[in-house]
Order: sequence, then C-alpha cells, then structure tokens
Amino acid sequence: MKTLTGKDLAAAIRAQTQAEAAAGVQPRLAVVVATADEASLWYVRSIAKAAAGLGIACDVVDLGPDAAPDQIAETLARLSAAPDVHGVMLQTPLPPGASAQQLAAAIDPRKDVDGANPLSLGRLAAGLPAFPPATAAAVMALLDHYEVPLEGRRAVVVGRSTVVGKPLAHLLLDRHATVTVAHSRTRDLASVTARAEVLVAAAGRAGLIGRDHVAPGAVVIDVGTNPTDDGGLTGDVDATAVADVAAALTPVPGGVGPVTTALLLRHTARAANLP
Ligand SMILES: Nc1nc(=O)c2c([nH]1)NC[C@@H]1CN(c3ccc(C(=O)N[C@@H](CCC(=O)O)C(=O)O)cc3)C=[N+]21
Repeated sequence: MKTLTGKDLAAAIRAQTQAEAAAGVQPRLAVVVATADEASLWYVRSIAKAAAGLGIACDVVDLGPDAAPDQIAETLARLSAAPDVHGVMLQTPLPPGASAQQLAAAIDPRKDVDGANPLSLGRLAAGLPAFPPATAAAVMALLDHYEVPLEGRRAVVVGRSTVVGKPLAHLLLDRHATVTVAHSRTRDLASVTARAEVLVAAAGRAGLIGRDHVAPGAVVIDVGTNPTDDGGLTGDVDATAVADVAAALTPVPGGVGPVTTALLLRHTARAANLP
C-alpha cells in the first residue's frame, strides 16, 4: 500500500500562497473562537503560525467558551464589514445553543474562506464560484496531486457533515465521479464502502473503516482527526487492517490535515485579491 502524505503538497501550496500574498494587498484572516476544545485550539495555533510564515496577518478573536450566540453573530458581522479583513472563519465546536450553520450566515460570502455560510454551500452545489470548506478542498487537492482518476468511478464518502461530507459530494460530482454518501444510519456500511474505488472516511469515529470495508485496490482518504488517550491523533481508518487491501491511504497525522491549513490560507490570499 502506498502512503499518500500531505506534507509535500501542503508545502507547495504554502509556497504558492506566499507568492500570491506578496503580490497584492497583505491578506488578513480573522479566526473567531468560542470554545475551549483542545483540538480546535491546536488548529487555531497552527493556522496563526502558518499565516505568519506566509506574510498573511491573522487575528484570533477569542470570545471564550461562554460566548452568547448574538455576540458571535455580531462579531462575524463586524469582521465581515471591516475593509482590512479579507477572510473570516468561525471555529467549531461552539457553545451549547449556538448553531454553526445559523451563525455562519453572518459571514460575508466573499470572505467565507472556510465555506461555512449556507450561501457558499448552495453556490458550490449549483456550480457557482465559492470557497469550499478547506477540509473538503484538501481531499480534492490530494486526489489531484496523486493523479487519482475520478471520472466515471465509484466514490463513497462516509459522513454527511456540512464541513466535509456534503460539500465533498458536490466537488466529486463536479469531477464526474459516481458519488454515494454513507453515514451513521447506513445499513451494512461495509457492503457500501467495499464497492468504492475512491473511499473517503469523514465520520469522526476512530477505526470505523477496517479490512472488510475496503475493496482491493481502492484509494482511501482518511479525514478523521480523533484524539487518542496519549494525546496523539488517529484517523477513521484502521491503517494496519487495510494495509494489504487498499492501494493507497492518506496518513493521520500528515495527510489531509496539513493540506487543510495550507488551503485555508490560499483561500485567504485569494479573497484579498478578488476583483
Ligand atoms: N470551522 C472549522 N473548520 C475546520 O476545519 C475545523 C474546525 N472548525 N474545528 C477544528 C477542526 C480540526 N481541524 C484540523 C485541521 C488540521 C489538522 C492537522 O493539520 N493535524 C496535523 C497533526 C496534529 C497533531 O499531530 O496533533 C496532521 O494531520 O498532520 C487537525 C485538525 C480542522 N477543524
């Protein structure tokens, strides 16, 4: 089995983004945080660090885990109206009672670099220009980087979230794949995934995809970032179990994650230079 690392691809995207950022106005990203979730805060720090290296300004607006939905919405609206802010992102998870889908409607679609506004998803579904969620875009970038053919092929996405499964289904459809979306209520998941030529695991359940879920020769993309007891990170795919059946697998860490961060910053540089 081949290991499809995302590190080289992420480095290439960052280098190109740095050049784009230097060519126009300095891009500025605002990340709104209303959580104490460790994984989410780790992601925010990694965005801020990568941005600094690329000449992109990054403001972390931390409202704390007790922020009220109205306060979050007002913050997103204020940042969307600020002329010197080009990208606005709302981190998940959110405080109880706050809905990411509802709040993200307050992000100007032209600044919606993580494709969170329902308008962005609608535009994506309709084939109109929009920023896709960075994670969904990262899956497509990895498939393209490793020249995985999609046209006419069976692609199965496990997971139907607004940030990954749903937008990814549209992106794969645009590339003429035959797309199936499976999820937690799918009966006999293995019989569905075992028909996939391209299998994307984005369910958020460690070890969900094992030997029986994978067809011989399948390309498997692991979007899962599940925390382990020892403070590490593990995917939705049992990498050892699928090693002698899959043709290729993205690792966790070092696969989709680094490409996601790089693409969020690419989107920010592009948002800064929209006509
Ligand atoms: N609105 C929103 N959009 C998101 O995309 C979003 C979010 N909220 N909230 C939090 C999760 C988490 N997430 C990760 C992205 C990259 C890595 C990543 O690059 N991880 C490294 C390793 C990290 C380690 O080893 O601890 C890797 O995979 O190589 C991880 C997790 C995006 N998220």
